[in-house]
Amino acid sequence: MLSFVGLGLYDEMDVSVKGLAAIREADLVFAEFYTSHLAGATPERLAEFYGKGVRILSREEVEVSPEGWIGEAREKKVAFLVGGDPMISTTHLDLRLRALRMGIVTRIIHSSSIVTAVSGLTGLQNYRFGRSTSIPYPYVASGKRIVATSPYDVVIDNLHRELHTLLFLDIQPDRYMTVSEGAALLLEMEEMAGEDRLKRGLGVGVARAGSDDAVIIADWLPRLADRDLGGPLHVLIVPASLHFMEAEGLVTLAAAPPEILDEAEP
Ligand SMILES: C[S@@+](CC[C@H](N)C(=O)[O-])C[C@H]1O[C@@H](n2cnc3c(N)ncnc32)[C@H](O)[C@@H]1O
Repeated sequence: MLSFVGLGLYDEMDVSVKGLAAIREADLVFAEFYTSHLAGATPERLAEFYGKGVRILSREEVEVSPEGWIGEAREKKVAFLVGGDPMISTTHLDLRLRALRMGIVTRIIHSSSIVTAVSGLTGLQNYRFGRSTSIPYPYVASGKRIVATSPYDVVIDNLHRELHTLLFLDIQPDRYMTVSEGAALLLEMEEMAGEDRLKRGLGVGVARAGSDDAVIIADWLPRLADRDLGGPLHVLIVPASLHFMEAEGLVTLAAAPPEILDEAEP
């Protein structure tokens, strides 16, 4: 049996009771922390709380050669731990399908996800979100700094449809992207496209969702690029036109500039 267990949003206490039982009864416990990770817990604290050793898998072991550890689930109870909900904004469906092809029984134990948490924390309605996307760190190729511009295209496409955009921010082994860096990169992409829509638009940053010191800030994107929301993880939202209650939510919950109330839709 292979159980995909969601760990929730912030620390070891966020796993569900069902998820904890699955971890405790597992013969082998694996985890990946490259799609998301629990910023409020160390691997040691997780292992201590679960009462189990946890082997952290590399991206390659998950995406390129997972047959070995998945194969253990033929004879043993294997738990695979993932931050947030295990199937949301990950490619772990691939693992589940591989396991099923190998004749292994699978189950998913869901958990809270950043995808739903942002609606609760910001007041932005979940049914008004369009396609989400990720902002990667720029990289250098042939001595040139390369900035991927596809996140900007997704935002603009959603704005044309009057839909909000959720932008996941890059996580790398030695750094995580902040709301400020994400906002600055979006503005840089816009400048490369010769446009100026986002320069005049609102952004909403969420830091450490699920923790007691979560920070939610809404501001004009150029100003958001200068804001410090503290420690990880961070996520960014570019809202479309706002319903009046959403605008009121952002002013009250995220200290948005009050003038957004003037343009909100009744
Ligand atoms: C690729 S998504 C994976 C989502 C995860 N499976 C889930 O259901 O929550 C991970 C991204 O979501 C954002 N994120 C995840 N947890 C967060 C948290 N607690 N607070 C703020 N942002 C978070 C970060 O931008 C991170 O890079």
